Order: sequence, then C-alpha cells, then structure tokens
Amino acid sequence: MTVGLEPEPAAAAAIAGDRIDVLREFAHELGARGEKLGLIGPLEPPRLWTRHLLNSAVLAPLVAPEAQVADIGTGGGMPGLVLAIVRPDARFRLIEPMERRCTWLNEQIERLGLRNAEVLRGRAEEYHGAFEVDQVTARAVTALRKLVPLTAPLLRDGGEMLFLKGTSVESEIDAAEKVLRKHRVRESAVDELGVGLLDETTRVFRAKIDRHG
Ligand SMILES: C[S@@+](CC[C@H](N)C(=O)[O-])C[C@H]1O[C@@H](n2cnc3c(N)ncnc32)[C@H](O)[C@@H]1O
Repeated sequence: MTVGLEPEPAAAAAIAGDRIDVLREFAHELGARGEKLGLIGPLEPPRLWTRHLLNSAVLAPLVAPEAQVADIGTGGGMPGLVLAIVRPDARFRLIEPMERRCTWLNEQIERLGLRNAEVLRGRAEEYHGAFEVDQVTARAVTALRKLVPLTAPLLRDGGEMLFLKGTSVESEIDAAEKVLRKHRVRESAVDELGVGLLDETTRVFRAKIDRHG
C-alpha cells in the first residue's frame, strides 16, 4: 500500500461494483504520483478515496446508459476518468487544456485499458460547435455563471449538466440566474449524493437544456 494513502473505505466496493479493481489501481497511481505531478495537493493522499475518488464515483448512477459525456477540466481525473472506470458502457471525452495533465490522463487510459475515454487537449470553448453530447460533467472548474456558457454549447438539445458543487451551490445558482435563462437551462435541481454510503456526501447541480422551450 502507498504510504499515507487513505485506506479504502467500506463503501468503495459498493459504489464501484465490479470495476473496483480498476479504481484501486487508479487510486494507487494517483496516490503515488499525483502530488509530485501537481495533480493533487499535499493534504490529499490521506483523503484521496473520500474527497476525490468516491466523491466522483457517486455520480455514476446519474450517467445515462451508453451516454456520450464530456467532462470539462478533468485535471488529475475527477470526475471524468473515475466515471469512465466505473461506467464502461458510456463514452467520455475528457477536455483539459494543460499538457502535463493530458499526458497523465492518456497514460492512465492506456495503463487501465479504458476503451471508452479520450483526452481532448484544450479549453471547453474551443470545442463549441465541434460535437454535441448527452451529458456534461465538471468539478472544481469555475462558478456556475461561467460554467454554464462554457458547457451549454457542448450539449445536444435535451442534454444534461451534472456539476459537482460545494455548499455554495445555492448562491452560485442565484448569481447564475441570467445565464441559466439565456442558455435555456431548465429543470435545475440540487441532489445530495452518497447518502448512507459516504461520511461526506456530495452535491450535484443537475439541469437540462431545452433550446425550443
Ligand atoms: C481546480 S482543477 C480541478 C480538476 C478536477 N476537475 C478535480 O476536480 O480534481 C481545474 C481544472 O480545470 C481546467 N480548466 C480551466 N479552465 C478550463 C476551460 N475553459 N476548459 C476546460 N478546462 C479548464 C484546468 O486546467 C484544471 O485542470
């Protein structure tokens, strides 16, 4: 076991199902190399499972069957790479501008044998008009009022935003009121994920695009 890495919580196997071995392998790599590569801070290895891996993996049930997903600002792999591990039926485009992070993500895709993930180097806005996906995900990239204009053009009509957010989500929604209207974001809701499974639950902003509504 990597020194200083959080022991695997009991809920990990329940959340990752039959993909737990692959998630463990990724946990080991990120725990061993993530800090040195600047992917996670020095305080993160002792809380890698709860704060990062499971915090991302609990989003998996909200990914639609065989969905095309774009994860914005994947960084070290959260949540897009973790979701690609636990949801092999869905296809993930991991959009990340920083070259070193893209190299890391490509290495992990290769090592873990993931055939459902590809890295697109660049900023989300560079891909506007290039394709449309069913769902977009993001964690810790920017506030909702900036995230919506970055991601809405990547979604098909009826497509869904799934953003992991902290306790500030309600005030972010208030501050984003205008852009939510402008980008025809409908049915927005905040769900709490991991209840009964994780000590630290996580919040997700969910909403759909309705261009003709
Ligand atoms: C704080 S890190 C979060 C990384 C990861 N999502 C996580 O939760 O650990 C923010 C990431 O977003 C990326 N980023 C910033 N602006 C972006 C944009 N316009 N499009 C795509 N990625 C962006 C950065 O390069 C960085 O890797």
